[in-house]
Amino acid sequence: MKRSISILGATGSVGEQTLDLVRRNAESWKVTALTANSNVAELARAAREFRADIAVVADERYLGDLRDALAGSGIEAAAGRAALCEAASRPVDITMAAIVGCAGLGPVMAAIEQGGTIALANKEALVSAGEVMTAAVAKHGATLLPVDSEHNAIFQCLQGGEIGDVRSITLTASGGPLRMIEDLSAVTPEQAIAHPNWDMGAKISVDSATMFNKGLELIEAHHLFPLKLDRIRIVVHPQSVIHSLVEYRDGSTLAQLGPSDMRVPIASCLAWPARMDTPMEPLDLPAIGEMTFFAPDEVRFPATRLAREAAEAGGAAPAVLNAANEIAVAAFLDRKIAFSRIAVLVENVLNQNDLPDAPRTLEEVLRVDEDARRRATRILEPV
Ligand SMILES: NC(=O)C1=CN([C@@H]2O[C@H](COP(=O)(O)OP(=O)(O)OC[C@H]3O[C@@H](n4cnc5c(N)ncnc54)[C@H](OP(=O)(O)O)[C@@H]3O)[C@@H](O)[C@H]2O)C=CC1
Ligand SMILES: CC(=O)[C@@H](O)[C@H](O)COP(=O)(O)O
Ligand SMILES: [Mn+2]
Repeated sequence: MKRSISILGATGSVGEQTLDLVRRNAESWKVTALTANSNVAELARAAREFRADIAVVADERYLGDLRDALAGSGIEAAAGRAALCEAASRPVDITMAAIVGCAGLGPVMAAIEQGGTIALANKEALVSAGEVMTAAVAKHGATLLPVDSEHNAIFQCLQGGEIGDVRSITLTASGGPLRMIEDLSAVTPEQAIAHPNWDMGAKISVDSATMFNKGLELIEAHHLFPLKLDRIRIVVHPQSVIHSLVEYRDGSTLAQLGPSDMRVPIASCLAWPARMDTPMEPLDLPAIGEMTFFAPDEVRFPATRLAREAAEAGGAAPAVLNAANEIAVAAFLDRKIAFSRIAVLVENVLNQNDLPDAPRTLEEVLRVDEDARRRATRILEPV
């Protein structure tokens, strides 16, 4: 029998790699909803190819274009945040949550509320909503499968083990494209998005360069795996062959290895708890030759320190960190601020002494997110 899937963020890097796997096993899948922000051409093309029930653009200005692009196909066209959440709430066997940023939070929560399986790539949603999201998962009997390569690696290494037997988990970090660059103030967007190992969207690529990606992943891991923060470590591993490690109390450390290709963790989620074929070549260890490991440099790249502090503070701090980072990354990509100002801006917002209280509902998380965006924008564009 076919399994049904909705892909939120279908036109992005994770979304397209998910569709690639669906295409290779087309007879096994029924596509329900596909969504994008504004990329109508790619969304309509995919919706027609996969005979989706509905295609949604978040940006309402593109509804007319989407209707035109889908004319005669019988595929429903819709636009706006409410439509995105309505599409995400349609019951499916699995939802791929691959929107970038906190913009994906509402749709992810809508998918959780239908109680199915959510393959979560959208780490910003979990970082911002934290306990609000994990409580909703428990309440609605949903299953959250980690797509992020490190968390997927840890999830795989935990299969058959007991979390109570885990001494620590270690997230590997490539260190990004700027690890060896001396003057971080002069870095261009082109340099920052040129990730050495992974082909990803612009926002996460900048996050890898600042190490905010690893900071967000630290908070993500804290919510996905019930371990104290001091049991979650980060090690720089420039080859990105080992995707993360779990150390058990008997001294055994399990690691998951694989090519730097997101289709591996995506396939692991799509087939879970079984396995499926992917077009990956076997790992060629002699060709890889060497694997190296370094401690993170938190003086040059303060993001992991800031994330750890925000996670320790709890409350609104992780959502504030995420929102300020989203504003800073967008400003950097727009060439409005220097690369080295990203972390400074995030720290400035986090250090404001009148931050909102801990959010307890989705609406409160969204208010904290908006408030932090305003604070960050005010620092960038003082009136
Ligand atoms: N790329 C990767 O390898 C990995 C990504 N992740 C995480 O997965 C998520 C997606 O990353 P990635 O695929 O690289 O991102 P991309 O930028 O490539 O794609 C983002 C997707 O989200 C859509 N989108 C953007 N803004 C909005 C919005 N405001 N409302 C609704 N939809 C929106 C885009 O639509 P449109 O095309 O119309 O703009 C696109 O479909 C991120 O959270 C990232 O951190 C995690 C691990 C690895
Ligand atoms: C593929 C993936 O999961 C990314 O999050 C990747 O890990 C980014 O690489 P960094 O280790 O450089 O942040
Ligand atoms: Mn990752």
